[in-house]
Amino acid sequence: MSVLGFLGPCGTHSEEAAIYTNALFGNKWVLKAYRNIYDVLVAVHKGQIDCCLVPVENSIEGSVRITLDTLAHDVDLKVNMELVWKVHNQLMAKGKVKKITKLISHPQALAQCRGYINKNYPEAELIEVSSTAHAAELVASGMENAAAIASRRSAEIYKLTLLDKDIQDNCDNVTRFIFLSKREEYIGRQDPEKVMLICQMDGSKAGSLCAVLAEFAKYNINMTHIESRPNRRGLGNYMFFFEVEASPASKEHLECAIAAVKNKCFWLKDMGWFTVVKADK
Ligand SMILES: O=C(O)C(=O)C[C@]1(C(=O)O)C=C[C@@H](O)C=C1
Repeated sequence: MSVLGFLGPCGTHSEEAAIYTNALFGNKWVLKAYRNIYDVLVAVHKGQIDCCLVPVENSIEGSVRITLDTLAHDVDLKVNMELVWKVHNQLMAKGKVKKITKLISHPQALAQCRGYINKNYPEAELIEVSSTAHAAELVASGMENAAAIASRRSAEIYKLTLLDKDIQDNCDNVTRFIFLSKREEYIGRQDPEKVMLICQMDGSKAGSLCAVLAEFAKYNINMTHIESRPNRRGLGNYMFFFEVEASPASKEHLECAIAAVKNKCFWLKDMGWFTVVKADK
């Protein structure tokens, strides 16, 4: 059976999203947990597993930088699908805790609950760990005066008591996950809906970014996301991540736009055409 990797351990939001995705496709994958997102992506790149589902952006906290950086620098993979996933964060502890002085979670989840934490636990020490489920695991192992911010599933798995529910600062807290493999294909729907591109233009030339954006405008291609990250070659050197809308009707225009953008860049990585699935849960 093929293997789908995700950020573990059991109980992460990533695992829940992976279980949902697997069910969408008739449970055709065996799920495999990894301790960090870099390792998941590299395992697919090296052919140790077939595919993976990793978070790429949250509606409150923004980009998942380790995903973007690893895609740009360390692996050669294609996006096959995007999953839009509602994230519910719960506060949990081992039995009854007299005073909570430590809040432990993944940095994304802590940031998604910043307002709640400032209001209710302004003095608490915030401890960042590799995933929300790992936080639950640590609290379950007996960390004193500590509560974890994690999923309801984590509370069940690690036998923790729910202290407060849905503590994220916005009830519409969603994370975009991307499904990646080595294959250039889109899955789950008839037609692709987006394309992701990573590129670097000449930052020393006035108007380089504008010239690239002008190509999308010229071919009437709508951009849904733009992001810059350091390209690790020195201060002030950036690469750009673009996501643009795609459809069968715009295929020719989009191909022309991508070719034109490539011409204006030092390098361009086409991450593939993919579908978008909104989880109905
Ligand atoms: O720690 C988890 O539970 C994860 O699955 C990771 C992660 C992330 O990296 O953004 C996934 C979804 C949520 O936004 C919070 C955390």
